[in-house]
Amino acid sequence: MSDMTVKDFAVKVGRDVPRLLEQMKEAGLQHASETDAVSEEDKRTLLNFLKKSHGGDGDESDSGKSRITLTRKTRSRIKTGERGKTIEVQVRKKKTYVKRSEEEDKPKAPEPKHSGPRQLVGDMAEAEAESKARDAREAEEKAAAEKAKAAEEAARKEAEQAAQVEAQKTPDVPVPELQIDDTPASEDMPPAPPKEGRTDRRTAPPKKSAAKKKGRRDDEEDRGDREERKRGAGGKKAKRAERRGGRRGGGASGGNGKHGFQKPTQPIVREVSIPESISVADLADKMSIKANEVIKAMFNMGAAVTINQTIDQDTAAIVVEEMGHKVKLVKDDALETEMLEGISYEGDEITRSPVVTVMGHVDHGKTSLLDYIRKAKVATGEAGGITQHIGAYHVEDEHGGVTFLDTPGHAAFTAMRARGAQATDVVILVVAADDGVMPQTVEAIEHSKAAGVPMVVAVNKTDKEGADFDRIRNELSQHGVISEEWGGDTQFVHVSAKTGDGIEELLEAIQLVSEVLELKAVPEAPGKGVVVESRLDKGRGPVATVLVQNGTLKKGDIVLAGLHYGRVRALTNELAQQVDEVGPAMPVEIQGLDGTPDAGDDFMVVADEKKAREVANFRQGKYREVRLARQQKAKLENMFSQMGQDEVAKVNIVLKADVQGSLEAIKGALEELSTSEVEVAVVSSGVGGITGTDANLALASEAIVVGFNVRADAAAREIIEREGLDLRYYSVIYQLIDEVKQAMSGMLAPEWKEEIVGVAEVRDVFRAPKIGAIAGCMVVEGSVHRNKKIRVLRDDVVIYEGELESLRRYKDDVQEVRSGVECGIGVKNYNDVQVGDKIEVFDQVKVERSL
Ligand SMILES: Nc1nc2c(ncn2[C@@H]2O[C@H](COP(=O)(O)OP(=O)(O)OP(=O)(O)O)[C@@H](O)[C@H]2O)c(=O)[nH]1
Repeated sequence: MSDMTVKDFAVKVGRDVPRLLEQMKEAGLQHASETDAVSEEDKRTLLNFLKKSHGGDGDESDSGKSRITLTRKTRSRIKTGERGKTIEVQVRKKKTYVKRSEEEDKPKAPEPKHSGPRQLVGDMAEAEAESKARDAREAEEKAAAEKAKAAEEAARKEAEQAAQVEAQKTPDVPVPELQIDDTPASEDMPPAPPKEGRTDRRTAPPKKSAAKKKGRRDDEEDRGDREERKRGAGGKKAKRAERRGGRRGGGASGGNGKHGFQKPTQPIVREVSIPESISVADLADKMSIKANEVIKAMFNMGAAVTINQTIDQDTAAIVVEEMGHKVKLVKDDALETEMLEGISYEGDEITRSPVVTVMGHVDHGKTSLLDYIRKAKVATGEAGGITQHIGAYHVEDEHGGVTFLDTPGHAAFTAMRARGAQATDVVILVVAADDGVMPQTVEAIEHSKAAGVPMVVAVNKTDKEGADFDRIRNELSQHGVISEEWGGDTQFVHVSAKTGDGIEELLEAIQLVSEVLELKAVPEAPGKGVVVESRLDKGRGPVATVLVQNGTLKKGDIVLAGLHYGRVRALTNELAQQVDEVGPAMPVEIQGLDGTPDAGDDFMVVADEKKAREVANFRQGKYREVRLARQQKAKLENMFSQMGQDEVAKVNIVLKADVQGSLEAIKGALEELSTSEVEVAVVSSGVGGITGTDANLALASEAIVVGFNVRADAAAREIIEREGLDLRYYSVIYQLIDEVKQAMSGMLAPEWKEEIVGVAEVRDVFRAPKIGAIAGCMVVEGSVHRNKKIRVLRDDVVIYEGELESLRRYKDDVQEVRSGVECGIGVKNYNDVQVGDKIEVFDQVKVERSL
């Protein structure tokens, strides 16, 4: 067919003849001279040989080079969340190009479906494949040019074909890691081999697509269904993986790029409810942050706090706002009110025993009377039983039961009442028949009257000679205690704590009074009452004697008592017996509280221990403010503002004077001030200094303490200061009466309140002959002003009050020096300034009264 000789062929392919002959020889051809004819068959043999010897496909059966595989790896880093966690993502893309000719050579090979590969690869990948294909083509062209023209032609042909079929890429090799997904989210997924169940159309072998194209629709529909089911399963698996926070991706379900958690992109703003006081730990808890963060924030705001520290509502609100949350202020006692309202005391009422306190003058026989009754009524029934002193005891006889508070005297009574407790139903006023009415008898009368508690008079020591009962009746009537025989409403009983005479009658008289009082209780209700006393026992911890006033207190109950709470571990009665429950008007000792409540604190059984703790904490934080607020009411200045709130405003006064004469005069003058709107009541008066008992009475009856030429003793001062009572000293009766009068008419002179604007500490003293002493100071608080009044304090006691003469910074006169700055201060007429003194600068602010 061909007339071509070796020479012609050499010219055509651009080779010299000897080299060509050599290669032909190597290819197994017989040609030996340049004139030998070269057939088409010979050319093909040579070409195959050359291809083989250059790594090409010498044989159709060797399919190694019949396809081009392109692999591309891309790495990227994704940052997640605020914490900057980085995930490295590697995407491997792989494409295989197959020669069309090879495909065509396959007798019934299905024509690759155009859309199949398109589904497999994204457009970007295709573009890249094109460029790769071009590279390959060029490489092959170069190789062919070097070797043989024929090879070059063939290679070009191949490359062209490859370029033509670039859209017909048929990756018949399953693509393992490759999941080229057009959706950017897929790149979030770390490389992972897709599970069969996750295979979707993108990863499905193309043969299936091809088969579909070939019309094997029935089969394919079945298969499609199966695949669909698989996809479903894969989706579910993926969802499960997502829920688990799994890191495995792939498949359609992986395309959403979600991890197992969702980091909030914006800070969560919470509504934080803040009670009047809250601990740092609880506040952090409410904001769902660590306590440390609250402490840090507060430190930055200039307040160093600890985790257990209780902060007030205003501070907490600032902290909450600072941390980007919303503030919801909760009323102080919302929690307490809610808790207390949740307790029901409804049920069948029974008549309960009265609770009695014994009062009287020293040595009139209070203790003897209590002891006699206890021994006679309590211990006798218990052969060999050990009675223990628990601050209260209960007796039962044919007249009914009586509970005695075993702390005689009005001091204890008032101290308890000062805490807001009204534990006593009846007072026994003991008056020794041989001694008559004495100052403390009068005080006891005042105290029980102030408490509004009915009295039974026990005229004691009747066994003694020389008793004058009429004298006692007469003296008592002068204090408003009038016996029934004289037309009054107070029972007088003649008793002897020594012989026991009249004790039965006394108990009977108590029952009579209590019948009038109609004392009721609901035994089924949860227990509540008052703390009589408490102490810290070495072995048993905090022990409190409580008086159950209503309901029943049971072992195991959760109890809130004053500022403390706890679960009742044991109940012990006055006979040292362990009991399981205690009913109304019964005293009992309880164990299990977390601290010792005060006498007079209320106690109640609550349902929820956590709430009990919260309320106890709240009460602890709130204790002082509540107390002060309560006492504000008793201030003389506030009297007028309270008028009109009640129908008749009442001014209570505890009056102490130096002599009886002034006392009577002042008392009379004060009581005469009463009008239809305001009642002035001297709840207690006496000669002598102001004692702790006076202060307690004033606290209990919200009274003003007035000292006329007398001063308060240490105990009284402590209570007055602690409780914020209003204490006033006078030395002129007119002035005293006038002030009360003005207060009543709302005309009390405007109050001048002092405001300390700055404090400077004397660090050095300079003396100049003309000027006098100059104090070299450091302003440690606020600022010092040239024109304001000052006080000099030495050891916190005021030693001088006056004005500044000069205020200097170096040599300059200045009007004001601020905190942290040094200055020189000259004080008028005051040369005795010493290092360590404090110069307090104050302003007087007028507090106007509004009518
Ligand atoms: N003769 C006689 N003596 C009595 C009677 N009651 C008490 N006494 C005596 O009076 C003294 C004082 O009695 P107390 O019971 O201690 O009196 P008190 O009121 O409790 O005294 P203080 O605790 O100091 O306030 C004691 O010596 C008793 O023995 C009584 O009815 N008759």
